[in-house]
Amino acid sequence: MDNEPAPLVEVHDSPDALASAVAGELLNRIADAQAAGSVPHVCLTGGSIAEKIHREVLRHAPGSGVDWGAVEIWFGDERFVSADSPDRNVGQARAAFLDELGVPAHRIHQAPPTDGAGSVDESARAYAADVDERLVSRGEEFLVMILGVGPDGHVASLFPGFEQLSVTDVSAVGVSGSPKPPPERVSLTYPALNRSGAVWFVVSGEGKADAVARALASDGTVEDTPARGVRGRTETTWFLDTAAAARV
Ligand SMILES: O=C(O)[C@H](O)[C@@H](O)[C@H](O)[C@H](O)COP(=O)(O)O
Repeated sequence: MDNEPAPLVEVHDSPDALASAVAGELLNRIADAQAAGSVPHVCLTGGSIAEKIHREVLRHAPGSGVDWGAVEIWFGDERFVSADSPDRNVGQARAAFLDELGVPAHRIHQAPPTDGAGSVDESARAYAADVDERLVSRGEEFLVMILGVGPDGHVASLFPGFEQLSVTDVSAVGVSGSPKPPPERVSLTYPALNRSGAVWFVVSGEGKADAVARALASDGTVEDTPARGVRGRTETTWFLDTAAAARV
């Protein structure tokens, strides 16, 4: 990973300013990719700042030039709960902007919920197969991988000290006993997360300042701070508010 470009750090005055900046940049990237003739793959994250970003995407969408029928939407992780649970990342994203913008269901890729898979591992296998068929087998990559970061430095559902950090032979993996509820989740693995042109970490709040500092430090381990294990092939950007940037 030492030939990847150094991470960029962009600090905004507030969570709202952070969300607006990320949303605007995302719209530009999607529109540019479509203008160049591709159907871009965009990987969203769960979490609270993501909700703000999604609503800003909806607000800024008019005039962006994005064709919402020609974007493939993915999730870095998903909670293994029922399809109608408010905890589903896909449900939150559909409510916040995907449905309103008319993104067709076949363009929205999700790890099956409990009413669609017999176990979290079965759900992970199904999601991994989707990633492998739609990206890996075609030599494609995520245009943008958006990742929230936990106070412990986790990204997606890759948590410090968990065995899933070392899983590299599949694109997605089941996680049980998550320290962040709900306990069962499906997460993209590092090979899938790193199959990205641009990786954007989106982080807000003083509770994340230590994790951000650990992630950006010159030394440290992926085991302790999983965010350290993800880099974009051409870009890695940390979108922070001033509180999350306090120790950078
Ligand atoms: O499904 C999830 O829970 C997320 O994908 C998770 O990785 C999240 O992005 C971080 O925990 C940050 O969440 P907050 O932004 O809410 O702190």
